[in-house]
Amino acid sequence: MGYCSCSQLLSSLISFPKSCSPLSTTQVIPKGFGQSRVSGSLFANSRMQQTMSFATMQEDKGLLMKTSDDNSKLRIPHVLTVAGSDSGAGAGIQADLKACAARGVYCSTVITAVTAQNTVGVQGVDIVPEDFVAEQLKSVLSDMHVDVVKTGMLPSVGIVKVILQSLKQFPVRALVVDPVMVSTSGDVLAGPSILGGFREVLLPMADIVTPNLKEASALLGGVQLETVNDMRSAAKSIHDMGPRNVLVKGGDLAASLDAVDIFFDGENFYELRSSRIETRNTHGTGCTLASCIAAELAKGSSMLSAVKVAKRYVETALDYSKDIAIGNGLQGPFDHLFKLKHNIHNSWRPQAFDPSDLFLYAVTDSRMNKKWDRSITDAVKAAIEGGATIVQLREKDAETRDFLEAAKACVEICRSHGIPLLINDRIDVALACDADGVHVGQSDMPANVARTLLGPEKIIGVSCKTPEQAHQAWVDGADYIGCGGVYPTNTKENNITVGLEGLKAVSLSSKLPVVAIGGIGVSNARSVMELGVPTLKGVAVVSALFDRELVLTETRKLHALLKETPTHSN
Ligand SMILES: Cc1ncc(COP(=O)(O)OP(=O)(O)O)c(N)n1
Ligand SMILES: Cc1nc(C(=O)O)sc1CCOP(=O)(O)O
Ligand SMILES: [Mg+2]
Repeated sequence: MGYCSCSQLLSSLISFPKSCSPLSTTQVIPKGFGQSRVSGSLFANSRMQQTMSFATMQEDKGLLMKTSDDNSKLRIPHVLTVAGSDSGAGAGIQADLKACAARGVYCSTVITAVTAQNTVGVQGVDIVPEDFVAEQLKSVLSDMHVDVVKTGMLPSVGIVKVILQSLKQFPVRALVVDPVMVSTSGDVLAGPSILGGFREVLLPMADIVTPNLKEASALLGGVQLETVNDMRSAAKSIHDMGPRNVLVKGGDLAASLDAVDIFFDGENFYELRSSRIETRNTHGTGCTLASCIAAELAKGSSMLSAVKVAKRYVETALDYSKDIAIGNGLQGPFDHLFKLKHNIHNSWRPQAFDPSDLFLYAVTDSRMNKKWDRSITDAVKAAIEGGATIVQLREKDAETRDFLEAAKACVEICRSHGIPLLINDRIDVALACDADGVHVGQSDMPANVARTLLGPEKIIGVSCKTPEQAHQAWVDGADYIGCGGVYPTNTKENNITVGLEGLKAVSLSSKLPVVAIGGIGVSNARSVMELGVPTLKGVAVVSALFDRELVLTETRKLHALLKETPTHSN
């Protein structure tokens, strides 16, 4: 390839003026996005020392940022992908560009190899010389403010070293490593010699590494990975190589009905499940997932939240594209930009909502907080620490202004933990504090109106006591339903009890995931979950968590009990 001569030509044309320094300070224009930043990576820390304070970054509230060099200029979150080109455009650089575009993030590209590739396989690979990879990196990083670097196909250890040097010179906020080795068609994209480069150079710098089963096995010297437990051990061993977070992707796990991934942050394991989509169009899912994680990090998400959103995005894109036909080979590409072609409609609405979040749903209560003399924020922190997977603020007696202030603080807390926060009844408060969504009852704002007000990306839950109401909630564009009261409760006056039979009937009929509510606690949660209906994802609880002295302890107890209850999903 003519890269060298081309690069000589370009270097004579390009100079890097001092004013283009990538190390300019930033100032953020609040746009109500309000997500916590990735906690300081190696790069973030070194960047912090050289330039802006990382604390300032953590206070970022928006997607649109101003550079302090020129206050009239706005910039959008920026991912740089360092990867190979796929002529069929299903994977590699092309997938990364489409994924970032779909997630609303700017994407620049450094090409490490050019592949001649289609849906049948890889017909040829031409590796870009190391010095020209270095030159591309310098061009982008010295001029543009890159938030996150994502790596894909790295065909030589020399290229890995070039990336190390470039990132030392031009630190970024996070590094996402997709340790690509073999294409979906089974063709080798980076031979075993790359493993040393991954283990010794790239992983110790990475904020997250996202191996599939084969890649995880290769990184670990060829161990067999056949079960979810094997994936957990692999995540732990790979974490020991230095990355801050590990996502082992279990898409190829033979025995599993769902697509199960294991996320490990060095302390906790998270089993992330999504339904397995029956389709041949899976070429490029790994690149897309990693790019989407990078895009969400660039916007300011926490790592767990970025991973969840990315997984959901890939699942939705695969589902949308399952029947499209591009090429004659065994593994076709999918359509990243499905969002552009569809009006807002249930099935294709891009959702950040993961039904497994309904597992342990903590619903606060203003009277109980008052009774136990604790603030809403302390109640929420304790519930999250105890294992709550989603939180709803149900503050019936609070003054609007106080409620809004508390809700804003709770949004910050929940976002930093990757836990969705919903507001009960009050669409106005949900909008004002940029909560993740609302929960409405049959006499509150109708769900379809709430959807119009909140837009496609917010979560909407609806209380339903009958299959008809559950059907209407689905038609109206809700994300889940709350079904109760399963047992009598003192928390909600004049509440009709539907019992386990009512819950079962509603859950069996529902197209939406269901959370059970009403009089549920450690004494009866097991009976609820043992109904074993696939749509029934968890329990929502008020008094058993909050009408207690020790919220953390009670939440922990209930979480442990739910974990050991055999259900459809665990
Ligand atoms: C998860 C969940 N399910 C049901 C309800 C009840 O909502 P609603 O019927 O609107 O009653 P109030 O909570 O407003 O009294 C809920 N809040 N959460
Ligand atoms: C808020 C609410 N909604 C219900 C419904 O049936 O829709 S029952 C309920 C109260 C749940 O509180 P506790 O866990 O203390 O019983
Ligand atoms: Mg209500």
